[in-house]
Amino acid sequence: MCPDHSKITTDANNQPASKPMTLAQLGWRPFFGQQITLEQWDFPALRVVAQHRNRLELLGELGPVDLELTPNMPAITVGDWLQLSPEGRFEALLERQSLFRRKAAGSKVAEQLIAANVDTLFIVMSLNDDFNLSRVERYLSLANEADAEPVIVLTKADLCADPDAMKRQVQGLDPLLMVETINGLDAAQIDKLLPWCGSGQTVAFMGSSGVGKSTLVNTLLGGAVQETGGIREDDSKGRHTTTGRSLHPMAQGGLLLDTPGMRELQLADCDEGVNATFADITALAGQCRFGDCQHGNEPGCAVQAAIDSGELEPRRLTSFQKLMREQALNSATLAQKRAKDKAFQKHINATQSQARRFKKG
Ligand SMILES: Nc1nc2c(ncn2[C@@H]2O[C@H](COP(=O)(O)OP(=O)(O)OP(=O)(O)O)[C@@H](O)[C@H]2O)c(=O)[nH]1
Ligand SMILES: [Zn+2]
Repeated sequence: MCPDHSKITTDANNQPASKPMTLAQLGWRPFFGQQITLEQWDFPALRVVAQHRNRLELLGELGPVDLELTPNMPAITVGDWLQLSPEGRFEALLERQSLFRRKAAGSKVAEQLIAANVDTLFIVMSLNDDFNLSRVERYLSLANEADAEPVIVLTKADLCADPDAMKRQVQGLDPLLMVETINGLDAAQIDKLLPWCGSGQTVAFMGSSGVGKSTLVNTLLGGAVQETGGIREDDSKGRHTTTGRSLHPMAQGGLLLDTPGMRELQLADCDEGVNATFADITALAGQCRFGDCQHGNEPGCAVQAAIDSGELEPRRLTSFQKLMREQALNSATLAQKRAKDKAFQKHINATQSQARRFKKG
């Protein structure tokens, strides 16, 4: 769902942000400041701009800092805000404003963090074969679950006879939803996305393969190279190194989060996100006669009544029920898989320690 690095073919800025930036430019908000304790008042705050296996790249007002990962640290992901002691030791992880994670019901330990403190999720869908309202609803559920603001970006407007009609269909899902149509091949049209890409804002992309995410990302980052030229460092082979989980500066001043994990993000343990996406149905369900109404043939079903009166599209109920089933099924499958992996690891550990004991005689 996120751009594939191999597809970033232009001379885009593939380096994580590394130039000193003010906290505001890095995305600092009063929400983070309010969490700082009196004892840690003076400790610098830094943002995680890249994540590697054993270390994190942080960026603060004084520039980049490398931090070794140690077992006593909590789970940290790209986009997080940390506080370090004056000696440079890890002190605190600040509560996140938004968080994308791969979840499985009942296995909090094993959950995988994908990205934190993303302000805007660009949900990209093309105006040709990929166009599908239920798919928009699936991505909206992920954005709502993560607490990121969704913006729907309908690409390939140049290949569509009536982009405005398609836009109206998406807008019909929610009158407050941000929806833009764009021809990604025309770099000037990137202007439509710039209101969300300014200084201090963090954005990420999601969408099916081939819809034009890399094209948009390249335009947003390509500009940054011209604007801020010289902030990249080439590796020994003259290539620009990429990390795979990092925040990149955009020409407009904002940060673009690039992580392959967003691509595989499935609906799992996401009932809050699905409910938020279908707030109309959730509100109606509250008026059904039975608390556990499945909105089928039950008497006194307010959802069916809304469908009968034309107030609610039947497609929307079908999509809601499908996504609810999907998220429950996925989280159960993930939980099962993790239990299996854990049992397998236990078996390996037992075998290894047995082998060691045997060697020792
Ligand atoms: N006509 C037209 N073609 C576009 C537009 N946006 C992207 N394309 C083309 O669509 C193809 C796929 O675009 P990408 O940007 O690679 O799509 P992607 O979403 O990054 O795909 P993955 O990397 O597989 O996830 C490329 O050939 C682009 O040139 C658009 O707005 N109009
Ligand atoms: Zn009902």
